[in-house]
Amino acid sequence: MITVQNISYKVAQKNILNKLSFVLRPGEVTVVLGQNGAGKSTLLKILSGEQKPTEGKVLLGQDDLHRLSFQQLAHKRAVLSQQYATNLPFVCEEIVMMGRYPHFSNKPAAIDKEIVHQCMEEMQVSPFAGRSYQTLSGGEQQRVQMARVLAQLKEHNLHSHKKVLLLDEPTASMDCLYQQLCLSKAKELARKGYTVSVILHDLNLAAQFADTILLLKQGRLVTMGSVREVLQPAFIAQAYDMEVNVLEYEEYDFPILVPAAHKRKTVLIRSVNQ
Ligand SMILES: Nc1ncnc2c1ncn2[C@@H]1O[C@H](COP(=O)(O)OP(=O)(O)OP(=O)(O)O)[C@@H](O)[C@H]1O
Repeated sequence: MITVQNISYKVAQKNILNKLSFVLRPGEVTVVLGQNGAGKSTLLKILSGEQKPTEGKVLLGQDDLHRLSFQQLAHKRAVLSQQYATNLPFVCEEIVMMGRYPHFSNKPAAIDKEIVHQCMEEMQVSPFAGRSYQTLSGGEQQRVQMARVLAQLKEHNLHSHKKVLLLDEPTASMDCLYQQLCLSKAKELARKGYTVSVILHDLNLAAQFADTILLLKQGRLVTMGSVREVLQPAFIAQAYDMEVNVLEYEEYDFPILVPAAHKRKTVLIRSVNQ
């Protein structure tokens, strides 16, 4: 569990995050939404320990997250950042093995190799094992990075409820099939007890995969709650300055959001014809 206590983050007098308090629960996928520049990546960097809040505190379990060593953090949380280097001079298998670095000192053991193999299979990147990472497409690179974070989290002596997975726009370059694969994997880990937080831009993927949604605007919390509590036209208008319609179909247990501007003017046409 991650407990965020009244955190703010300021750069050059600018408040990028403003007095945020919330809890990320094990067993749940918490999706962070908000327009460009809302502060989502900054928040994730603070939750990962990469950046320190200028005010407030983040607890990982009972521990102050920003007092944990890099090694301690590496065993408890894995992060897929928005900007990862695309020019790394490694083959894909080596990139995924990087996820195992916290688990061995000199040479990877047989179990590390087995885990790398398994995670590459899970993200369907095994055919790229010996390929130079630089030669992959954006979506393929993202899948390799996802395999790396999955490999990092595999550990037998730490309970899953103590582990955290943080993903910053993991599906941005993926096609629709791999978006589903990637977020299903995140959901599966949540169901095993992991605390999972994912930044997304696609409201419909959020509707499909989130247990909880945290909606930000200009570094402030607009609202946080279940999918149907948050994905309401009024909150979306407040956060994105955009009108949406929320559709419900009996066959689906999540809502579908469409831009209101593209609604056919059925009512108007009828009234014109009458
Ligand atoms: N070091 C910095 N100096 C100045 N401004 C910064 C710095 N870091 C972040 N910002 C600003 O803080 C705001 C939040 O940035 P952040 O990357 O967290 O946004 P985001 O919600 O992830 O956006 P996006 O959806 O575009 O990825 C942006 O306006 C950004 O320009």
